[in-house]
Amino acid sequence: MVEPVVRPFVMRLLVAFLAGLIAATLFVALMVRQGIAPFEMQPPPVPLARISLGSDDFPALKNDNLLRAARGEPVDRVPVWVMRQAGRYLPEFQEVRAKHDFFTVCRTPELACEVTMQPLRRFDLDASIIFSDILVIPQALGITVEMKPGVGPVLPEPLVGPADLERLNQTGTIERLKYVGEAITMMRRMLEGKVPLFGFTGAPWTLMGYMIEGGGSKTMSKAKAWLTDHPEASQKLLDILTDQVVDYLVMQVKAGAQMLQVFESSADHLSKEQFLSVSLPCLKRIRVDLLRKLADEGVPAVPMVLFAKGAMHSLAEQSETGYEVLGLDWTIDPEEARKQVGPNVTLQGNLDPQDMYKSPEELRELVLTMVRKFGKHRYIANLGHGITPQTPIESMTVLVKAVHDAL
Ligand SMILES: Cc1c2[nH]c(c1CCC(=O)O)Cc1[nH]c(c(CCC(=O)O)c1C)Cc1[nH]c(c(CCC(=O)O)c1C)Cc1[nH]c(c(C)c1CCC(=O)O)C2
Repeated sequence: MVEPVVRPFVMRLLVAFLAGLIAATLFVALMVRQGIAPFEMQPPPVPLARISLGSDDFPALKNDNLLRAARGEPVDRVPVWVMRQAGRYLPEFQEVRAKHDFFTVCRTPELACEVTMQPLRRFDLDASIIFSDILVIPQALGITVEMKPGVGPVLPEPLVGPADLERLNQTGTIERLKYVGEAITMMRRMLEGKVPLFGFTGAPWTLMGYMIEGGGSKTMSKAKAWLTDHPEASQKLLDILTDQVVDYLVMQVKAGAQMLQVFESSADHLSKEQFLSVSLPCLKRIRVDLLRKLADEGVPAVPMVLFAKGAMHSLAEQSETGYEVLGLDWTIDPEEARKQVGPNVTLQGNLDPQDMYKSPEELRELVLTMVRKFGKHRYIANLGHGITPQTPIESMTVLVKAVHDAL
């Protein structure tokens, strides 16, 4: 029991406390209404790994024809996108490039998102692809890569012999590529669910080629010499690159990539036998290890495209790798490709980029014929390789409309 003398004092203390509490509550409420945070009200920053775990964190997808085509589900219309759809054929891209170096654009999420968005403002495309380059992986491994105007990528200190593998800095690579994840996450918000967003990577053999040749090469003679002269070092390099590619793709999916494309753009330099023994095992492992790692982390998998340019000789083998979609170059007829892969894979492609220089009428006819040959089921329209810099912009409009009109 409280003594009668101290009772008024306790009462006064209680009243004062309650009054203070009410005043503080009113003060905080007033500040919140004014938009002023009276104390740190922001939730702690969400680690990148958690950002996209629930796709509900991002705006809902309005056009999912690309994803449905990849999964073999019915589509409203044949989805179409174009490899290198953000690029030099667009004056607004040239404008950004006039002010910023190529890798600065890649490394600055605002700039990467701006150029990713550019083709979507002009054309009724069914997909976007994050602006970056396949050579960011060699760069993150410590190999200098420069983008020389009119020349293309230059690696001034290529790998010369097996001892140079020591130069590869394999720790912290994905941390150094975090800017790609940041661009992907920013882009998912910017897209507002308009179309799905592709992430991508170069495949190990293609990356190995650039790292040994020191840039693009007509013959790949040095990289091919490695395969015969240094078989063990070649395999070690391919293994290192495969591991990095897997972790890089895991990071991209976590950041919000809804589909992935693996570019084996230099498969055309390999014989069929070499493609099957050098390239394909890496491509298979990328798929298997990626799915396992995503499952381990409770992250839903996304559909994947395998684009092995110049490896149309091995479509049957490619169709057994588990990739939902196979990208075709223009050297194969759509009906022939379908015959070789069977009904359970989606095909993507395959207009000759050179056809984009034809008259609008001729181009439209070519596209209509192509799309009708592929059919509406399990098909994604695209070129058979990247769009070239001099392509008339109008050809893109004609291409996209013809795809959507065809069926
Ligand atoms: C082999 C390859 C590279 N990069 C890429 C590949 C695989 C695809 C293919 O086979 O075409 C992939 C790539 N490169 C680029 C993208 C952007 C996304 C897109 O819109 O498709 C993608 C998907 C931007 C780029 N990458 C590059 C440019 C143009 C360079 C510039 O802006 O100065 C763009 C828009 C430079 C690049 N980067 C590379 C080369 C050979 C070149 C020079 C050739 C060229 O200029 O087109 C390496």
